[in-house]
Amino acid sequence: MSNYAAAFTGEIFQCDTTESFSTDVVYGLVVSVTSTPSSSVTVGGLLLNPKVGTSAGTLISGTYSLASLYLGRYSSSCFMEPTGGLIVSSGTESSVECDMAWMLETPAPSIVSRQSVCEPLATGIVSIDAMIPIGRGQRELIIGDRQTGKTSICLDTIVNLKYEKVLSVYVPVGQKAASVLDAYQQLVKRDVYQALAIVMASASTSAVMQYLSVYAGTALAEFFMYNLSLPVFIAYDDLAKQASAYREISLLLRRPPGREAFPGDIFYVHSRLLERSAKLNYACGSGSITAFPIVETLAQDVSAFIPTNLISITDGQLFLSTDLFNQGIKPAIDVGISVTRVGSAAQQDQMKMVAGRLKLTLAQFVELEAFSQFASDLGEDTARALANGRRIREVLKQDVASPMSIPQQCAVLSLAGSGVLARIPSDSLVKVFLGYFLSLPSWCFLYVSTKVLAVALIDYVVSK
Ligand SMILES: Nc1ncnc2c1ncn2[C@@H]1O[C@H](COP(=O)(O)OP(=O)(O)OP(=O)(O)O)[C@@H](O)[C@H]1O
Repeated sequence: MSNYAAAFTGEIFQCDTTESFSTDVVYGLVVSVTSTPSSSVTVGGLLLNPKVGTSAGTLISGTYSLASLYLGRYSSSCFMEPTGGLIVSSGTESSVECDMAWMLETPAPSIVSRQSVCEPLATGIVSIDAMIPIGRGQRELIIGDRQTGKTSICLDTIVNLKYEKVLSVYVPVGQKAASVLDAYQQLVKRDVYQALAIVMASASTSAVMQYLSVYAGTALAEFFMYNLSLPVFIAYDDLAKQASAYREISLLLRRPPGREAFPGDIFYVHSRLLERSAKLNYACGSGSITAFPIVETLAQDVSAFIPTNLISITDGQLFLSTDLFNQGIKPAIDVGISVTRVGSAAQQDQMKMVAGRLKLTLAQFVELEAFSQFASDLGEDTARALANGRRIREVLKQDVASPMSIPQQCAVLSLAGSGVLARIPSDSLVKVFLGYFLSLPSWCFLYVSTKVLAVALIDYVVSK
């Protein structure tokens, strides 16, 4: 665009349509303003609703307003487009009352308005809550190849957060609309829709929508964090697709390509997004945004450009391994290379007591198991350590849609640590025992100790 000298980055402009019958207005977003030595200004813009036609020579006018979403309390349970249009709303039309316009791009909270991560965010997944705990306000990357259970971890966390009174925002980027709808229906069936907002830019939408959707999702999360002081959880599924959409836009804007043809500012695109997740201090309302950005790798290559960028921006990563997934160890979290840099400060004391040595025990077991493949006869101690490790691994296996509360997790892990599970003769019976154990009503534990109950249940399972 030329002769549009007053433009500023992030401004919304509008242009005339070429279709005489159309009453729609075409809106766009200014993304670059460059001036040449001859003092002419060239403006780069992205059309937000390109289905309505425009052509060369179209008259453009600035609106002097920044890209914003109109949000209200209704937004806590809506299924919307990045531009704010509702796809599905759980309320009636009269309940859609907008409180304020919230800018898509806002500065991240300053250091003064933050506090360090101090409250735990329970995912309901034992291996995460015990060994890689997450705190409210943390950014934890979920990284792994395709079909390794990345989305399932986010959806299970969203289900568990319903019990923790945390609002969830799910931002699927560049996925099939049918799979997003499927995930939405699963969540609705599990009664989560009242505290869940979805901002969807499916694979059939333009690269512009896919690029902007993550900012729209964050704006929605910020609206609740700042205005209602709520803890919010946001999952970006996935940022590699958003980066590809941004690459497409940048190449069309003739920006110089860098490594893997991504533009030079791709790190800034992700860092300014993830810096908006924070734990606010008491004076600012104590709200928080916890982010789970997902990134897909190719052949477990974590040294690719986008994964390395995201690893360095986030406060830890959950690495999902294809090998573990294929061996039936689900969730396939590779505990050896998964880390949390801040969450352990927020882990519950009772969990610290039962899971303190779990990561080390599991790492020693994996090493021992690898070496024992070559040994013909094993010593008694080694055989016992191997059997114990196998049982712990069984305990850590968890199906989708079966979140466990923190007291349940502590009870199960204390049993695994105390050696009670050694009474179970085969590994396959561990799951059967756990099924019975977790279905016991909580009042049972008031009268009988956990260990006595477990021993009685094991005898029952073995006798069956
Ligand atoms: N803990 C689990 N137990 C059993 N099945 C699981 C578990 N986690 C994931 N799955 C199954 O694995 C399959 C892939 O899961 P999911 O879609 O979450 O993976 P993904 O990595 O997000 O995939 P994509 O690369 O397509 O985004 C699904 O069929 C899901 O039901």
